[in-house]
Amino acid sequence: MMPGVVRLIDMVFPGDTNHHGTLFGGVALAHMDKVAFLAASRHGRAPFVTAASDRIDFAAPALKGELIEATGRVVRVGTRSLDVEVELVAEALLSGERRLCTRGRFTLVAREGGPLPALAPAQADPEGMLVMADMVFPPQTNHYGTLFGGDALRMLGKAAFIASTRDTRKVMVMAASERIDFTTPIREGEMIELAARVTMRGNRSQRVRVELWAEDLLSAERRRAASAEFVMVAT
Ligand SMILES: CC(=O)SCCNC(=O)CCNC(=O)[C@H](O)C(C)(C)COP(=O)(O)OP(=O)(O)OC[C@H]1O[C@@H](n2cnc3c(N)ncnc32)[C@H](O)[C@@H]1OP(=O)(O)O
Repeated sequence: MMPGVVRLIDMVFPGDTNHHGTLFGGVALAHMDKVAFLAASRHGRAPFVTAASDRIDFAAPALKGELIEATGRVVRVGTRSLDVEVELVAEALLSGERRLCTRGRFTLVAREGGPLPALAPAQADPEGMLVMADMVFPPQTNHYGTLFGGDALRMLGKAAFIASTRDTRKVMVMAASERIDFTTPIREGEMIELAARVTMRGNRSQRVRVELWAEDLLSAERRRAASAEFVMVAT
């Protein structure tokens, strides 16, 4: 993934919609703020807080059952503050049609630490791989303060579903979950990266391998936390 650029991908499930069946604006803003925080932290490796956001126009809705992709890109670096440009795009899963729903610019400030590093050049994502970022908030943790296994499974399954549906543009359902290994716990406040790749294409079925990576946002230490393989079938 490009330095300073983070991509958060999620499905618009009913729990995130309003009574119109479209993504609730507050959820969209939360995704945008989260991706801005992750992009800032990856760039500055400092404890950031959101200081401000510019005007945000909601140009188009994201519908229930669509995928949303929030991309955060660091566009200005000051001494302790930086700006992240965030775009939120909706994608219809079967047609692949994409539409820009909203964009915004967020200013984040490092609460401590020296001058922030200068803007870095961009690099492309790995070919044929779906990479989705997220982070661990307190409601997803267990009593040890680490990511609850059930939430990890939900994320792994969602990544497999999105990778497979994007690959086929068909209605895919999960037919089986093969062996899943959890190798290290993921602590509250850590960044998560899900990397999904279609490894086998059958007639109507596919196998999708998903890796779950954890990253300490201050030290940049990364470790593979889980890996899984799913069988997805076109209905
Ligand atoms: C309701 C909520 O709380 S939402 C939750 C998320 N956000 C938060 O909790 C943040 C609450 N706000 C704060 O804690 C403070 O206002 C802070 C940390 C953002 C800034 O406070 P200070 O540390 O005193 O900032 P200070 O005036 O020294 O400025 C430091 C840098 O931030 C920038 N900055 C501070 N506030 C803002 C702002 N509102 N908009 C744009 N830039 C800002 C300054 O321009 C300066 O930039 P530079 O170092 O690149 O030149």
